[in-house]
Amino acid sequence: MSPLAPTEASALLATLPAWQADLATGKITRTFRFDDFAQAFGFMAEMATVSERMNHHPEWFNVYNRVDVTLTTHDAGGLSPRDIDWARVADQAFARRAA
Ligand SMILES: C[C@H](O)[C@H](O)[C@H]1CNC2=NC(N)=NC(=O)C2=N1
Repeated sequence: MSPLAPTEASALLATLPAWQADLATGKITRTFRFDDFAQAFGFMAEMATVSERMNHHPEWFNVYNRVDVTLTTHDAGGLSPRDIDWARVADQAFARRAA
């Protein structure tokens, strides 16, 4: 899988304003905050299933109500459409859980 070209990556990232991009390393990050650990872990369980379905897996760190997510495509050596897709699904899952 080849990484996104910088102009394409920038255009797609503009649609994910909650994510911080480091185009030099080809990674995007976002911190999700929940009411408590149960909510945070429920989100992780949902996104674990999504990850298996997409065959695309996050680097993430959880403490209590916080989930820090980093996305990159190891096989591409940078950002790929799979990172963008995963981030979008995560944003939707978070928005639904916060609603
Ligand atoms: C063998 C397997 O399909 C690959 O290693 C997949 C699994 N999940 C993955 N997840 C991420 N984030 N990057 C990858 O390159 C990747 N590759």
